[in-house]
Amino acid sequence: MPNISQEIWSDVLDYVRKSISDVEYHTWFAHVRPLGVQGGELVLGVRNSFAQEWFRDHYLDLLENALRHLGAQHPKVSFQVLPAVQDAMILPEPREPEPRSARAGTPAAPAGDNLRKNLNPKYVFEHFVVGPNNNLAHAAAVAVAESPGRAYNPLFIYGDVGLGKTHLMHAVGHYVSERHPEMRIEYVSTETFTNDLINAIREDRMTAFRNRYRSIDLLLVDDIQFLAGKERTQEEFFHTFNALHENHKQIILSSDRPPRDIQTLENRLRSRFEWGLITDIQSPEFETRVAILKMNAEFRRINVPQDVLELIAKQVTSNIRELEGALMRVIAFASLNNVEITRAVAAKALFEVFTATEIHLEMRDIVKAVADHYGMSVEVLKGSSRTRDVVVPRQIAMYLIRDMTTHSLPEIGQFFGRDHSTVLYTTQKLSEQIGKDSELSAAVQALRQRLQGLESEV
Ligand SMILES: Nc1ncnc2c1ncn2[C@@H]1O[C@H](COP(=O)(O)OP(=O)(O)OP(=O)(O)O)[C@@H](O)[C@H]1O
Repeated sequence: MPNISQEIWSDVLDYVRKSISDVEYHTWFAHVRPLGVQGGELVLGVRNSFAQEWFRDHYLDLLENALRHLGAQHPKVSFQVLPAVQDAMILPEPREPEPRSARAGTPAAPAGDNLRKNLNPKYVFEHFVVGPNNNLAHAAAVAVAESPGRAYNPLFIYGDVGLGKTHLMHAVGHYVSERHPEMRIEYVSTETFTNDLINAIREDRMTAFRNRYRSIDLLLVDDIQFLAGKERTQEEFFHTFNALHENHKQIILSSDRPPRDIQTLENRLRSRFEWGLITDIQSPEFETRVAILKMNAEFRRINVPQDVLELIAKQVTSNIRELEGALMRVIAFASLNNVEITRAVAAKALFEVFTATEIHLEMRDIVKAVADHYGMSVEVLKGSSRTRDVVVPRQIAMYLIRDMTTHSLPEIGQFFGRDHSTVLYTTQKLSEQIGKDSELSAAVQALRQRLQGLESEV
């Protein structure tokens, strides 16, 4: 489990890396260990007293600037000499940027090597929050995990950036690996598959390549849309796919779009991708975003008040990776400034990041967009009609306002001339329905995208 000083340190390292040469970075920074944040001061462990002096003389300003960048108002850094044994054996390695590290560009493992180490330990079903946006994909992943090769094969999961596709794939990997330790599980990005193939061709190792990929029991391939335009890789993947499928080995693919929208993909591959089950993940709605933040805070054993979680969930609406980044920023900000995590502190921590993209949507923008979408006037939508044709768009408008603006329930209620508890009930109900009704879900998604377009024009 990452602790906050490790996460702060990882961000500091990103900053430092951009400011000094690679050689300097590896000479000095690779061996530093974050020991904690005490009273707002970041305590770093260095290897010996010479390094301690060197850091004080040469890198203090740089480190303080890095902390300032993270929001520390009066950045403080101190250095402690690590006991030799601690340095070598106990303290964790600095965190690699997550989660991409286990993905693109993963070096090819030797043939026969089980790549299970490629699964991110955090990406398990227990850490996956199920909401109306992802419940079908989640259910399909669980079904596949319970009977690999027999439920849906392949399982094809698609959705926008940072919405949990990789997380679900890894979760299946962990689940299967626990129950069937004998099974060979491989997670690869399409880029890795392509690189492996190129290397195998170049080094005349095609037989080993084929043996390796065709002896897998559960193959997880991320970002399959990158097969587009790569004829040789498509050809090889086609044969790998057939070999595995014929032997009832499970294949899970992820993509940012459904197979029919992947351009220049051979038809025979496209049709195979459609053999099993195609399922999508949408952007999470407000309640799910809050639940994800809550789980993340608990994962870090940090108590973050509910109203702070809600504030963050209002700021970041589409990408879960960014949502988690915003939470981390708030926690880092509070600990570096040695203050409690409150709404005001969170707003300050996020101010710089979000002023540029802050949600400028007004309630009337949203109502207008929904009314236009359903071909009715704003007056009718906001009025008192109880016919279904009007009630559903009205519910969607309330739901999107709650989701995409920072207005409170009473404010929304007042805008519609209704009680705040009606707004609460309506939006919760709609959120549940979205999970069950794909037509409704598509309408809400289309409106959300249109409104996000509006937002960036402001
Ligand atoms: N439902 C969820 N519950 C908890 N955490 C989630 C959920 N969905 C996504 N996450 C987290 O969001 C982050 C991004 O998820 P992930 O990398 O799986 O996205 P992705 O869809 O594969 O993105 P990309 O398109 O960039 O490959 C991860 O840290 C993941 O744990």
